[in-house]
Amino acid sequence: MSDSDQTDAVREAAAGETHGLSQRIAVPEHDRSTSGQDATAVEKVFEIKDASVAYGGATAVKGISFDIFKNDVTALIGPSGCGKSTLLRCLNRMNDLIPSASVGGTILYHGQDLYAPKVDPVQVRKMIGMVFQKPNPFPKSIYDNIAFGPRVLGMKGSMDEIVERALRRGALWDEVKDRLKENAFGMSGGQQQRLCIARCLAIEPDVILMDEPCSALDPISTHKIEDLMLELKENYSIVIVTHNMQQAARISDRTAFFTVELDDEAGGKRHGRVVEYDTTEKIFQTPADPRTEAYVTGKVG
Ligand SMILES: Nc1ncnc2c1ncn2[C@@H]1O[C@H](COP(=O)(O)OP(=O)(O)OP(=O)(O)O)[C@@H](O)[C@H]1O
Repeated sequence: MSDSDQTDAVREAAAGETHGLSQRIAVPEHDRSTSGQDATAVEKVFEIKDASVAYGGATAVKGISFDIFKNDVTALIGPSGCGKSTLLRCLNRMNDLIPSASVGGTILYHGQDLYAPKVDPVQVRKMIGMVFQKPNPFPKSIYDNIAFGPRVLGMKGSMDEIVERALRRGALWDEVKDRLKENAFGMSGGQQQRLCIARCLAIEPDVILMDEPCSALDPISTHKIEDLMLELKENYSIVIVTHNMQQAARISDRTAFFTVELDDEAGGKRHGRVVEYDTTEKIFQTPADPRTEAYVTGKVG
């Protein structure tokens, strides 16, 4: 859809017009841990203040400011190229691994500047794990996939227990307990993704970042991962990038809606911005901004 078409659709959405095709996504009831509470009373995991990211001088996202709360599932939604993955990678300093990327603004993690010179990015990535779009197990046994991180980090305790605990938390133990020595590549895609989540859990992170974790999976595997996320949020904070708005509505407590803007001051260049950030119920039922309304009701994609 061209920019002018998008603008028309947004205007129509603002005027409350409908085309019959668009519809509001239901936000099912579940234990929305903190979103029913006053945000000032909930512990913040991240405070993102005027964050920006440029790749080789081209701004990808800018002016991003919102807080991410403990034990929430926070969804990042928006059209392709609006910078959701770019922002997600800022949260565990994965952008450090992209030589052309530079991060501006401030990101506090439990009140500490995540980008302060004394902060060790390797330690950051231990506390803030990441699961990617395509399952990426190591070419090793199921057992060794889980044991790899704890071994590298020299974690204390019985490795068998560490592996079992992680696989149980990853809702995979019953399916693989009799084949731990088999190569992980022999697992189904959904099992491989749960293995990657279990691998992330084995090193006892605080936060799990997920970049479209279900986009390569069938509906049954997707459902299992969504159930797992709802279980995991009791102990972890989760930030997920998803193109699947039903998924965001089903599992998240809060949602940030990103869009791509043309920046007149920057000579008409495009960059991503957060339009609106609120409880998932508010974003999907009564958003404040007509652009959010147009997106979540499917009037613009
Ligand atoms: N490694 C990179 N080098 C250069 N530019 C990049 C890089 N990664 C992302 N970009 C650019 O940054 C902008 C935001 O991309 P990003 O992948 O973060 O968006 P997204 O919202 O996650 O997109 P999608 O939903 O399609 O995955 C895009 O213009 C993209 O081309």
